[in-house]
Amino acid sequence: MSATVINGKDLAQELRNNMKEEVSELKEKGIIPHLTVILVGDNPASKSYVNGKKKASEETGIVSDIIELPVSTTEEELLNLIKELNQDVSVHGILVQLPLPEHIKEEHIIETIIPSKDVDGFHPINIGRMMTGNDSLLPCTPYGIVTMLKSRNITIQGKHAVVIGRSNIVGKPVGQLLLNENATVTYCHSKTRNLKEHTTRADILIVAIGIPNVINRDHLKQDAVVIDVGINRTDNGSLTGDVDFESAKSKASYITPVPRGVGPMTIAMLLKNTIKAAKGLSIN
Ligand SMILES: Nc1nc(=O)c2c([nH]1)NC[C@@H]1CN(c3ccc(C(=O)N[C@@H](CCC(=O)O)C(=O)O)cc3)C=[N+]21
Repeated sequence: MSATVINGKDLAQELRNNMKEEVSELKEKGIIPHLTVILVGDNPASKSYVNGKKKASEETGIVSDIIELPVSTTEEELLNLIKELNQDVSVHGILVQLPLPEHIKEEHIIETIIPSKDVDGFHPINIGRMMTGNDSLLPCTPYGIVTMLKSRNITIQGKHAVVIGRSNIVGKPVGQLLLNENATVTYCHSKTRNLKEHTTRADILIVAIGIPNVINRDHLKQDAVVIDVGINRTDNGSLTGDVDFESAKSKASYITPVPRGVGPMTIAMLLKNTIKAAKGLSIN
């Protein structure tokens, strides 16, 4: 038996088609969902991600603009721009592309974005609301992962979910969201001993390490669900995940590919958050 592949690209397309209708309904009420993306410096990978976000936004009718700033931009200048956008009622979502240049402290930036426009879901207020199970803007990659599982009616409640990786943007919040869905959650990370002892007990394995192809069938329980969050650029310029896809596919029940897996879902959830933020402002 070979695993069913969950194609995030197709699912993201389906979600965008549904969002198109939602956006046109909002437009009839005079609300034009608007996302502003800020890109500091000229990292080519960041540029290509930001362009992907703009293209996906426009497909759904969301207005999207990219503010490109030189690498020499000071933290104060960036904070002032964010404060202006916080006040601008025509802007519903603000996203500052990460990573930022060394001289700008990411937490200062994230904490300055008003939580109601924090469409990345990175602000401590949104993280806190997520932890307490209250309504919030959810971090896009974890939100996309849970949406992928639900799209295939994969039961989360009572399952053992093992998360490898503990970053603030993926590992930690995806474990929290799975806990909110009543999974039993184990976190593994670079200091974890005997990784395989943990991973082979996973019904759902979330891999967010950032090392190409380190997880294979030997790490898996038979029929595990494997979600690969890794985006690694190989020497020949192609993308590969953290999971050895062919090996894991021969033992898993469901698996996500890279590319066309979690990445496109992250962007779809960003659009969902932007629509949610636009709706929120309409009642203020
Ligand atoms: N404030 C902020 N928010 C982010 O959400 C954010 C960020 N900074 N910095 C960088 C990471 C990375 N990220 C990706 C999103 C989509 C794909 C994606 O759609 N990938 C396609 C392939 C794209 C390609 O070929 O390059 C795929 O996996 O199929 C990848 C990566 C969002 N990030």
